Amino acid sequence: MSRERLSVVVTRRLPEAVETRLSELFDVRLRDDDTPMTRSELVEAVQDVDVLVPTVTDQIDAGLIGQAGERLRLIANYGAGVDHIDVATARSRGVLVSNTPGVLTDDTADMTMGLILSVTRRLPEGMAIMQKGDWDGWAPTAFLGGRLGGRRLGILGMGRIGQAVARRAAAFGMQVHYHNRRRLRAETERELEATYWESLDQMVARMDILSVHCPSTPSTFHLMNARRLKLMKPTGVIVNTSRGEVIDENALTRMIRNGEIAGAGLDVYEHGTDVNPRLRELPNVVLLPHMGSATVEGRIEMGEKVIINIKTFEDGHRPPDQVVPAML
Ligand SMILES: NC(=O)C1=CN([C@@H]2O[C@H](COP(=O)(O)OP(=O)(O)OC[C@H]3O[C@@H](n4cnc5c(N)ncnc54)[C@H](O)[C@@H]3O)[C@@H](O)[C@H]2O)C=CC1
Ligand SMILES: O=C(O)C(=O)CO
Repeated sequence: MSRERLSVVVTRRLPEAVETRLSELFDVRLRDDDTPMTRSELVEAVQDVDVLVPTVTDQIDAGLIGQAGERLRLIANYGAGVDHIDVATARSRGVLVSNTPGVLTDDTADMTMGLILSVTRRLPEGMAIMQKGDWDGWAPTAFLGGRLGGRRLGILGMGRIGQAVARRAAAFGMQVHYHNRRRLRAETERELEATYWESLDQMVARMDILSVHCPSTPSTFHLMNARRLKLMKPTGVIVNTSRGEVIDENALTRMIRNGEIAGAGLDVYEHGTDVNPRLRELPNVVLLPHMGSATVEGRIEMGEKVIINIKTFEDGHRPPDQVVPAML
């Protein structure tokens, strides 16, 4: 006798191959248009469903989880970061949470290197001149940037993406330093040729480039606050492909305007799409629309992870990528 299929609701359009596979395996409700669900649509969505598949643009907070129907048992996030989900409340209600780590590590690390190069070698300025048709030929002193080789890169949050950035940076001849909640094993540290700093303040003060890779949690909120940003060298550059909330965006904007920090490369913002307009005016700041994991391959593999998490749960086991409050 065939068992009843799990009912699954997906909040955003996903790659076609992922939607097709989800439809084959589950009783799935897909989204018609590619806008985030409104709050009332989200509340409606969690009423009579076993599994919710949200993503970073949805607020799955205590209020929403509290309004969910009894049937909801799994929140299978499409994405690695889970700062938009109240994991503790979900757990207290017996709702499991899973995410999709690992498959977007290399893509996000590649984009981090792209941002580092864009800021230090002034790629957007060069592109703008070419687009305007204003280029009047090579000049010995035009568009000079800084060489990456030999520079000190400080990685804040040496997890999957931080370590992938460390490997790339080493290939560019950079000296890798890091601060992490926990020190890496000696073997991994040796393999990465990375120097550990117990004191974030001390590391920040000595780096040429600081790259942020810790998740957004209560303990990382404004970890790079005005006081710490002030510790950076005036020639220092900060890059963030993690979450905007880790940096005080207003303080960063002010300090770049004042010449206290040399530049920034940002993929994520403290207030989502509401980017500080002053940040947009700065020539030494490169801004991307949260596209760190945006490869065709990565987005399909994220979907495959979601499916494996749901399927494993359906088979009576814990999802392989289960997130519990103690991990955050
Ligand atoms: N821009 C984009 O498109 C993407 C952004 N992300 C973001 O990147 C974050 C990191 O992803 P992964 O490397 O896969 O996560 P991970 O869990 O492997 O690594 C995070 C690291 O940060 C460290 N950490 C946590 N709190 C800390 C603190 N207070 N101080 C110092 N270190 C701390 C952890 O110990 C861990 O080593 C995600 O949480 C997500 O927010 C992830 C994928 C794509
Ligand atoms: O997975 C995440 O956390 C993202 O930010 C989008 O890929």
